[in-house]
Amino acid sequence: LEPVSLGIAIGAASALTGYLSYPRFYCGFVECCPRDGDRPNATALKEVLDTKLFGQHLAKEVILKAVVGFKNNANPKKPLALSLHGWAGTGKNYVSQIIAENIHKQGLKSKFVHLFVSTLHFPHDRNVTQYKDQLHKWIRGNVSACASSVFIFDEMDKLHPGLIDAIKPFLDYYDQIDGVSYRKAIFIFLSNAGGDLITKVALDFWRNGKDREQILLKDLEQILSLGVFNNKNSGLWHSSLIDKNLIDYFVPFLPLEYKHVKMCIRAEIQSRGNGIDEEVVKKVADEMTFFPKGEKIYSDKGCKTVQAKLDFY
Ligand SMILES: Nc1ncnc2c1ncn2[C@@H]1O[C@H](COP(=O)(O)OP(=O)(O)OP(=O)(O)O)[C@@H](O)[C@H]1O
Repeated sequence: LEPVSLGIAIGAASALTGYLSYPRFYCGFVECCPRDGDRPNATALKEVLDTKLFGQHLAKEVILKAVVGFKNNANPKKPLALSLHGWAGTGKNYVSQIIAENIHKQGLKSKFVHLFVSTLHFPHDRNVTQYKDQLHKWIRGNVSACASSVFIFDEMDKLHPGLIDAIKPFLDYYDQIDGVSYRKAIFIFLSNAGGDLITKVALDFWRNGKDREQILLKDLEQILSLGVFNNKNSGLWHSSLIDKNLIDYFVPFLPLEYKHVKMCIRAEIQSRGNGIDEEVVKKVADEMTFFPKGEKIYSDKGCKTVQAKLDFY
């Protein structure tokens, strides 16, 4: 090669390598862990919660404050630990998905988002020691690969207390554990524990003729943490997560009313690309069952069976 062509070839090759190693280009093809300084899109999170999450004014408020505050903090002292509580089908998994998507575009499909379901991943009490070991390695390995990993634990009330305690060190105020810092990770715990307490408060408001939007976080937060702590069946009972104040936010999910179920049905119809037929919306909503026996205000499965019921129409 003559010197000029050689120069051009080297120049082109190094430009290409430079381009390929340029994160924005490279991360267009391969999922990358968010870099330090990457800000969460608070407006987008608010918008999604405002438009897609129905009947959960408290959860909306807490989640927004917690997630945006945490991600804006360049140097958090501990990972963010959220405990989501409420009746079945009220949106706990749904919100976890929304949070995950706000942090990692691919949401639950992201390699940096990990979902554990107690009865699926840790079914046998006799294997607790083995599960503990696996969980430690799994969390450590994933946080080493991406500091802002998201871990979601569903059915927390069914998780063996030994495993809850195993997660504890990761949530604590340690700078590093064996050279790994967990302070930018997010842990989300989901459970039905406390659902009855939340319902009781909501019902009291309803019976006193007050709007559910008038329920304040302080009406529920303490009832919830104490109630869950003192309930032997809650799984979190006496768990050092609560004991040591390692949960940053208790997030209450209110039971859903008839009008919220209708909103879920409309959203589902729209997501299927169909036009809304109010007749169908009413038919599907009427198929749901409501409690308590007398007043029949709250859907006992929340919005959970809406999708399946809609398939009939
Ligand atoms: N508050 C809500 N607003 C909008 N959609 C909702 C809401 N609650 C539930 N849904 C819809 O119902 C589906 C089931 O809800 P989800 O899985 O989040 O319930 P959950 O609270 O996690 O229940 P469980 O405790 O039984 O696991 C969601 O995927 C979503 O489509």
